[in-house]
Amino acid sequence: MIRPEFVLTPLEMKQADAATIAAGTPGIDLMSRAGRAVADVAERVTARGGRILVVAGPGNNGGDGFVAAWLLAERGYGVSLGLLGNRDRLTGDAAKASRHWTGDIGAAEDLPFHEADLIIDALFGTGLTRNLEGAARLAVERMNMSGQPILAVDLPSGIDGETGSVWGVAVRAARTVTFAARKPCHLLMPGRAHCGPVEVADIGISPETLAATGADLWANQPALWLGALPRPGLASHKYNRGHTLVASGGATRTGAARLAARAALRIGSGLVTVASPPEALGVNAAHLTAVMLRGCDGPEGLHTVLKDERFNALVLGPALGVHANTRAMVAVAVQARRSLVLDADALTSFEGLASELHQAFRHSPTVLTPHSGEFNRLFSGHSDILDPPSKIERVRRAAFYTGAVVVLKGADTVIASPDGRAAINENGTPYLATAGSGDTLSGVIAGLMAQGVHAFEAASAGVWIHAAAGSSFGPGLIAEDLADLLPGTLRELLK
Ligand SMILES: NC(=O)C1=CN([C@@H]2O[C@H](COP(=O)(O)OP(=O)(O)OC[C@H]3O[C@@H](n4cnc5c(N)ncnc54)[C@H](OP(=O)(O)O)[C@@H]3O)[C@@H](O)[C@H]2O)[C@@H](O)CC1
Ligand SMILES: Nc1ncnc2c1ncn2[C@@H]1O[C@H](COP(=O)(O)OP(=O)(O)O)[C@@H](O)[C@H]1O
Ligand SMILES: [K+]
Repeated sequence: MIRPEFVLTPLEMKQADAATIAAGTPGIDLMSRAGRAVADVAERVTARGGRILVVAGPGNNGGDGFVAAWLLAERGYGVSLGLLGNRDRLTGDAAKASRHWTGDIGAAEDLPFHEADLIIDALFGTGLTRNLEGAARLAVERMNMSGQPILAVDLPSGIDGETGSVWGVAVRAARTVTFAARKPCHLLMPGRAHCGPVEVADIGISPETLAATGADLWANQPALWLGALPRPGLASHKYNRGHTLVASGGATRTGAARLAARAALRIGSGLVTVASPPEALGVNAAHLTAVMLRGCDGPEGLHTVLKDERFNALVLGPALGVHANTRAMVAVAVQARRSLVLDADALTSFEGLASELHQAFRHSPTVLTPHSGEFNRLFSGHSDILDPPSKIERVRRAAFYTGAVVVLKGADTVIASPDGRAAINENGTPYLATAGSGDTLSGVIAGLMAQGVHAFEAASAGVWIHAAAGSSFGPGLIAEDLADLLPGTLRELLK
């Protein structure tokens, strides 16, 4: 069985380093293995005898660079090394590592970058905590301007390891080699766009040591939720595969609900019904076949419909309208204690009123699926939720606050649960940025919950499956395609 992939914050990585050192592996051994891993990647991508420039910083990231420089020179490459700052100021393992290097040491910013076959960026790693200025900034700008391929050590210098944001300026790497586990910056934007392909090198820190840090962040991959996906058995019938209800907007706003409904059916919900206002019944009826239709007039109508206990999962929001009626429908749904997905207008209707949602969802499985605009509107005025620099922290706080699983959509969708677990998604495609794509996602998640999948697993699996379906199509994708791409994606996953 494949283990889910932990993503470690710089602080957790430091704890794992320290625990490994305390258990008997000297820090310099970890640094030597890290430097060797960098040299191995450099060797793989550079012809023997090529020119390699190593840009070393004043901390342990620079120490890794010294090890790599020395090994690559031994292996027959033409290596030059430039250091930011003074050699005498190196301390600890970095000072030890630098003693192996017997060649010249230039100034980091003055290396002849244009002549390089490969630049190794060992300026800053996880220890960067402020803007790049002066020689550090110049070195990064000159590396980028050279146009030569850059191999980043641990992470591209200038990127914040925890948040993926840029400290003024950052290296644009062709590839990155990191150690023991990926850090958030490798998956979160804009950091991810600076990394190129990321390789994780084993430097002798065990999976148990990584887990012992208490890390509760993962890359969103099937290993995280595959075991929770429903697989109908011989005795299954449509009534025990769940019944999803999707609320439709008025007569000119019905498409979004149908997109969600079709996706819920495709993901395996045994039955799916669109709950339509009376004036939209005709237009909905003209477009629905396997999905059923039922009249439902506002909050009172929803209350009546939900007397039927078989509706066990509900989507509210897509094109439902931004008004008090939508808030009242959310209240009815919460009271009915069904699995619930709130998207789009169901979130925007609470703009400035997030306090009404404080702990509102703690009694029944609920998933909120805002994009960043909806998220910021919903929590406007809640600086404790909107201000943390880490997207993961923002989503976790929203989940703690509401008691719901929160999916903050985008190129780097983050899913967080009120129990603290979080995952970052990375298999999407910009072609998913198309009208109605989010409506489809809400249907996928609700359809999984209708089949009994817990909220965090349903949200994480839904996000991945939706992204995989979109990626399998690529250019020209429209939201109508997405539901019909689900079977192929599921077939691959469940085989
Ligand atoms: N721990 C381990 O066992 C292992 C760790 N490993 C490696 O260690 C890396 C982390 O090392 P690290 O913690 O020393 O931090 P690092 O990223 O080198 O930078 C800190 C230095 O930069 C300086 N500095 C900061 N900001 C600055 C600025 N804007 N402008 C100028 N200077 C600035 C800062 O100085 P100060 O803030 O004190 O002035 C300090 O000197 C990690 O990414 C991995 O590569 C591997 O070897 C495996 C084993
Ligand atoms: N650049 C991107 N890369 C990957 N996925 C993206 C990107 N941009 C948007 N998406 C995905 O597309 C979907 C868009 O949802 P949303 O903004 O709600 O659209 P709509 O409201 O039109 O349905 C989300 O699942 C989001 O994660
Ligand atoms: K680096």
